[in-house]
Amino acid sequence: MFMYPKGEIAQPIKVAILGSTGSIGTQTLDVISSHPDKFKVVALAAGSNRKLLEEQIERFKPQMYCLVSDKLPGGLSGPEGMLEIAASPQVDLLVVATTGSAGWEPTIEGIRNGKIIALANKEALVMAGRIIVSEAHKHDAIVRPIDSEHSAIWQCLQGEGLGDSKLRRPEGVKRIILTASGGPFRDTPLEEMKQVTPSQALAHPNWRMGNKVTIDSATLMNKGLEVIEAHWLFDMPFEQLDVVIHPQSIVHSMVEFNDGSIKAQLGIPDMRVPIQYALCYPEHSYNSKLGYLDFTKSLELQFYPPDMARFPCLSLAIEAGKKGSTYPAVLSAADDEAVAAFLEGHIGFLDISCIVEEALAKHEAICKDEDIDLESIRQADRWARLFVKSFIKSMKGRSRIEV
Ligand SMILES: NC(=O)C1=CN([C@@H]2O[C@H](COP(=O)(O)OP(=O)(O)OC[C@H]3O[C@@H](n4cnc5c(N)ncnc54)[C@H](OP(=O)(O)O)[C@@H]3O)[C@@H](O)[C@H]2O)C=CC1
Ligand SMILES: CC(=O)[C@@H](O)[C@H](O)COP(=O)(O)O
Ligand SMILES: [Mn+2]
Repeated sequence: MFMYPKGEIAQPIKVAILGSTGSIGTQTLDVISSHPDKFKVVALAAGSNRKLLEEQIERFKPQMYCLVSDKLPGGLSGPEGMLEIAASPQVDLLVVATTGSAGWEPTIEGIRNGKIIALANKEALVMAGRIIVSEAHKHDAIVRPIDSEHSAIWQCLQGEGLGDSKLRRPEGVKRIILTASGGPFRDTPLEEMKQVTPSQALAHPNWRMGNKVTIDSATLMNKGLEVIEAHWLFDMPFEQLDVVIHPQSIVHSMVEFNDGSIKAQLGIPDMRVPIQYALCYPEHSYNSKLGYLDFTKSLELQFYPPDMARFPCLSLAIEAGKKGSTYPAVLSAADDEAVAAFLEGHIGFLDISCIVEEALAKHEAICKDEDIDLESIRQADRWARLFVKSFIKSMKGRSRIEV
């Protein structure tokens, strides 16, 4: 039995995975395979990778499955299919591992239907943080972070009477410090950053992840999105959220308390650790596939401040987060489109931040921050995508950056 605020959940816990064919989705299935008595896969959903989804269905035999862009015999399709899974009484725990803007509506649906949410999709909290928090409070829901930094913070809050995943502000915390690897261009001069290619930007020094989050790591937009994610998960004012470059990705984040004491969570960079913790909480379960840090060799850990001039996406994101309303949704959607255009070779690497900045500057908030609703977010997402597409067309293949 697993303890749960509304009672106990019988094992095996019934798990649904949205985004099962991606980096987080496949690693979640790997973790579940290591704990066959604890978990049963009851639903899987993917975007367009039919072949891999069919293999997963064959292996895990879920009762429900959804291919969003198409339809498999006996399966669900479209974004509505994911909402049906999120609301299904068959599901105890919903892993949201879709990328981009596909995750926030199923997250809200899962919260409203009493699921434990294991959240990898950071864009959900960026786009709809205020609604997610308010729905979570209304339904006494649990939202467990999978993102490595937020899992680290959550782990640091254990034993402090603060780590219950109820999206409330912890007492006694002075600062949360998110670590950032700095990505592949951590030490690259600005002049050279103008010319970098998608394959160079996809070569993350420490993590193997999906393309979107990898490019976001290279621009530091990922860390900006993570600051907004931490703001909502831990109800922390932006002024108490700091970012520090830590090239080794061994310290996954830190919490500084009022007395100056700092707790950090360390480990080798392997997403199966935070995924497993979100599934097995409060246990740190043994998994023979996971490795350990080797202290018999010298281990150097460095920390230094980020270079805001070379990585403007970090401050763009924090500013959008502070402005609230529909600005974070525009930030996220504009970045999604700009990253796709960069990967397709239509724009340069440094154009990504210029385009996001332009979209934020041209956007007019659709509503007051406190009045935000689902339709305003959908509208802001559509507006930002159209804006970026037409902006890129107007660039006519010329970079915004003078080379
Ligand atoms: N990878 C990592 O290590 C980490 C990822 N994250 C976050 O987790 C999320 C997932 O990242 P990652 O696994 O790397 O991404 P991937 O690109 O590897 O996988 C994305 C998954 O989402 C599915 N998908 C894409 N678009 C849609 C759509 N419109 N509707 C439904 N499903 C869709 C894909 O399906 P298909 O492939 O079939 O089209 C795939 O299953 C992101 O928000 C990311 O920021 C956070 C921390 C670490
Ligand atoms: C693994 C993970 O959580 C990613 O979001 C990671 O944070 C990317 O690394 P950096 O953004 O620190 O380069
Ligand atoms: Mn992260």
